[in-house]
Parts: sequence; C-alpha cells; structure tokens
Amino acid sequence: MTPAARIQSAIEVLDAVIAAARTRGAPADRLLADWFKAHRFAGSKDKRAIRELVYDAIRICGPVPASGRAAMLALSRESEAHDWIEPMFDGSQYGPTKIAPGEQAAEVGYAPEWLEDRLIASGLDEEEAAALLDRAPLDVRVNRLKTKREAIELPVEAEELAAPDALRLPTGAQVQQWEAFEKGLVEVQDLGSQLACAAVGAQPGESVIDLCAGAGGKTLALAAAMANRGTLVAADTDRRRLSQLGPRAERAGAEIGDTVLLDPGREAEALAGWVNAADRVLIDAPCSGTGTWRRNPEARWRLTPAELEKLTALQARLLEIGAGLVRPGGSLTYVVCSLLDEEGAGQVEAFLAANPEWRAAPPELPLGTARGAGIRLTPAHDGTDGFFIARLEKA
Ligand SMILES: C[S@@+](CC[C@H](N)C(=O)[O-])C[C@H]1O[C@@H](n2cnc3c(N)ncnc32)[C@H](O)[C@@H]1O
Repeated sequence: MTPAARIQSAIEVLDAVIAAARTRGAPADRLLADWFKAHRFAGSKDKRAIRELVYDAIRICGPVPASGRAAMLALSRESEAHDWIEPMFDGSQYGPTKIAPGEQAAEVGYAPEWLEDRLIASGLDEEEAAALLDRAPLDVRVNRLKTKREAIELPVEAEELAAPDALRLPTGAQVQQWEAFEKGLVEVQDLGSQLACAAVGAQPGESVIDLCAGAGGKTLALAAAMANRGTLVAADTDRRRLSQLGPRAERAGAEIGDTVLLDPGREAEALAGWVNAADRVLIDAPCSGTGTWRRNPEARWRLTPAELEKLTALQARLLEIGAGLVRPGGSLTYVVCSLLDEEGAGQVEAFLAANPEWRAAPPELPLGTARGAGIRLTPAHDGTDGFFIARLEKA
C-alpha cells in the first residue's frame, strides 16, 4: 500500500472508532482487527503502519473528533513526527481527498474538557496527565506456584521490577506464544495490578474473597500468594469473564478459587454464607479506567458524566457489600484503575465516615504516593497503569 492509502485506511478505521465511541460500540482494537479481516490485501507492514496511525491520532485528540480526517489532520499539524501526513491529502488514487477550504483539524488534549477538569481536581499535574497516554509497557508476573523469578528462563531479556514476581519485557514480545506461558510459568499482568494484589496481603490458609474477579487476573495472583492453601472465592456478575478463570487456573496450577456468579443488584444473596467470615476481601471495582488509557486511549471518548455517576454509585454499594463479608479484625482492599478521586480517595473517605468501625491501614508498597486514605500509582511516577489502592481494617 502507498503511504497515502495507509492514511486513508487509518481514516476509515478512525471513523469507525469515533462512531463506536458515540454508540458504546466495539473497542478500537476490535475495529482494527475487523478492518484487517475485510481488507486482506494489507500486508503486515501496512497493518503495523495503519495501527500506529490510528492509535497516534486517538492519543492526540482530547475530545471526540468530528471525523477520522479531522483526527488525522490534528496528528499531522500537532506532531512534528507526523508532519508528512498532511501533504498526502492530495486526492491521489486510494489516498485521502484534497483538504476542503476551511476544513478543520480536531482539537488536541488529554481528554474531553470535563474529564480534564476532574483529573486536575484529583491532583494530576501536566506531566502525569500526558503520561496517561504513553504506550504501555509489557509486564508479566512469574507464577510462584510453578517457578521463581530468579530461575525462569525466557526467550528475551527481562527487567526485574519492584513487585517481587514482576518482570518487564521488551515491547512486542509474543508472550502468549512462549512455552513458559503455555506451561503457566508467567501471566501477563501490569506491575500496578501486581502491587494491588500484594496490597491484599493474602496468606496461606486464609479465606479470601475476590469480589470483582472478572477473568481472574488478580485471583490467580492471590492463589499464588496463598501457596494454594486456604479458601479463595472469585465472584463477579459477568458469566463470560468468570468462565475464563477455570482454564487459566488450570494452566497456572492454581487449585483454589471457587467461582460464584453474582446477580447484579442482589450480589449479597449469593455470598450470604460469608457475612462477617472472610479474612480478606478484595474489591477490584468496576471503574472509569482513566488509569488504563495507555492501553485503550479511546476509552476517554466513551466516558460520560452520567456513566461516571453510575460507576461511583456501584463502587459505594460494592464497598458496603464487601465490608459486610469481612470478619472482625479482617481487611478489605479497595482498588480502582482510575485516578479520579471520586472513584478512589473520595470513595474511601465517604466509606470511613459512614462506618466508624473501620480504619485505614495503607499497605506498604515499594512504589506509589499517598492519596487520601490510600496509595496512588501513576504511569509518570511509578511506570505502572494508574491505580488507587486502599486497605481498610475492621475493628
Ligand atoms: C476492574 S474489573 C476486574 C478485573 C479483575 N479483577 C482482574 O484482575 O482481571 C471489574 C469487574 O467488576 C465486575 N462487576 C461489575 N459489576 C459488578 C457487581 N455488581 N458485582 C460484582 N462484580 C461486578 C465486572 O464484570 C468486572 O469483571
């Protein structure tokens, strides 16, 4: 494909990404995969170039752009490395049509204005906000149930990170194709997620509930920390995600981890037997995901104030449900991959104010900075996805 044809292709994909952001449709990765499937003439170099153009354009536009063309023009005009793009709007075959008089480039920025304001109000400075849109590194957790970080042999050089089992790999490493992955020696997991699991402090022999377990990324880390001894409950309302835990656990050799499917709005019913009984509860709450924009930067175009309000109400409810499951003297770890205070520090502050039998017991982590009653990890400061992590203890 010619460079101009690649740009036109990226514009088409961006149009689909913009439409999907408005209608809560498929994520950018899926739309790219669909486009490649429908355009088999694109070779691997074309695909790589188109993917990069699409993601670079998404990253540079703060608010939702009017069109893929507007996003691509913004990329060309605002990024020196991409200033070759605009001259390609020359109307040549398969390339973008010529620029119309008065045709506008999209607005650049970190996020839509309302969201930028909330991030600033949550104490994020310019550098931290910009780093939310960097490219994410590739981290793995070495599975202690099967091997040790010191002993593992991988096909690439890996950097040891601050969490005890964490390694950072060169970008593009095809982990899922490695024997070490097949054998369950490593799991792909961001350093921040690994630290969130460490904050739980789960010990062998304890009873631990992972209330929002999803596909079990953190459940598996908890099973490893517990050395496969004790009781581990993985609960979620999403049947599809929860069903992925079984095969993953098998590969990882995780023998504990019973799944419990929850009914949205009636979560407590399925967990009634656990009231005041668990040593530790982890709530990896559903959130806006502002801390994971490095992985899916178009997520900032999807979030609305109303959606955020729904999420914060759900988080508050899950905190109450999770707290009810903890035995006296036990602990609750509340985690969100968001840097908005209303989902993190503010949420915990409100919980503590309403529940005087609870106190904050911030975990000792090798990274992060204090934020309210918890700890915040950011891409700029800690090289992790953005997280808020709080540990609370019940009297
Ligand atoms: C941040 S994700 C969890 C990710 C998972 N812990 C991991 O490490 O891979 C939040 C999860 O909360 C689940 N969830 C949403 N509403 C819920 C509810 N009412 N009760 C329990 N889980 C819920 C979602 O299905 C989603 O899997």
